[in-house]
Amino acid sequence: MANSQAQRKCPGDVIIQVRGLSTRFGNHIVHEDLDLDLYTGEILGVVGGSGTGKSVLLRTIVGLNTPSAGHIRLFDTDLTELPAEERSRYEQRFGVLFQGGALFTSLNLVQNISVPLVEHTGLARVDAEEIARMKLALTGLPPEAALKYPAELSGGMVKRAALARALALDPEILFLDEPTAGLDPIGAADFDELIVTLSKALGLTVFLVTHDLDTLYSTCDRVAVLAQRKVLVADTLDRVAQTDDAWIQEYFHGPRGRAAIAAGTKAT
Ligand SMILES: Nc1ncnc2c1ncn2[C@@H]1O[C@H](COP(=O)(O)OP(=O)(O)OP(=O)(O)O)[C@@H](O)[C@H]1O
Repeated sequence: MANSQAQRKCPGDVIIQVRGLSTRFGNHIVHEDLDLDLYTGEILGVVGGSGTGKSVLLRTIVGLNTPSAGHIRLFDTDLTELPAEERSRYEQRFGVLFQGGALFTSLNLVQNISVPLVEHTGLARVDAEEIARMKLALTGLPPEAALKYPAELSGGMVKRAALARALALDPEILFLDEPTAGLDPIGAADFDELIVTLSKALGLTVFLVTHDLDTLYSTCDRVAVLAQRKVLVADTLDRVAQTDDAWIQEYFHGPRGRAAIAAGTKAT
């Protein structure tokens, strides 16, 4: 796959604005005075050492975790200030792919993907299932996967099904938490390509938590590095990789970083 950085468009307006965010669990402070912007149409990769609070940041932005201080604006609106019903309407404008997929184990794929459609749109089940089948096709799953249960699928198929569910309501923003974790390198590369293709085709903005350097080089327009409870830097890969910070230098210029850069360079 071609290195996407040079090909992708310039960032648009700010679609998510995080300001002065603090998150704590008891005495454990995860984020302190953290700022971050996500621009319309971009794929932002969020990286950082283990436990730096990448997943907590994602969960806080989507409203699953309450911050102890700060503001988060999505679509220019502070969702925490909205009444539940209005908030739910905004929440339908983003989709989330959680680590592990978080599919309902007792439902087959088409039923899994129909859940948000029936819940939020009031569609009849038969119509919701028709749309669900289209979403499965969009993520590259064959028609016969529709009636399979999560336990019958490979890791890559589970990720695709979870992506199909995240796309069920035609979101504007897609949140992905370690989408390639647990996939073999070929499966991971295919999934990266799918994310880029769908983001372009559907005009999605993507917030992507990852450890995977290959994913960063093949999908992301910008990268935000979490360290010391903040976003240390958020910029293009080239600029981030030049940042004078011990973790960043080791991450981008250690053996795995060099291999990912070489792979990205070869692909362009
Ligand atoms: N619900 C919770 N209650 C208490 N502590 C939590 C909770 N969720 C996360 N934490 C803690 O917050 C810190 C950040 O967790 P988080 O999962 O965001 O890290 P991460 O950067 O995504 O790590 P990794 O790369 O290993 O997945 C960790 O120390 C974690 O134990």
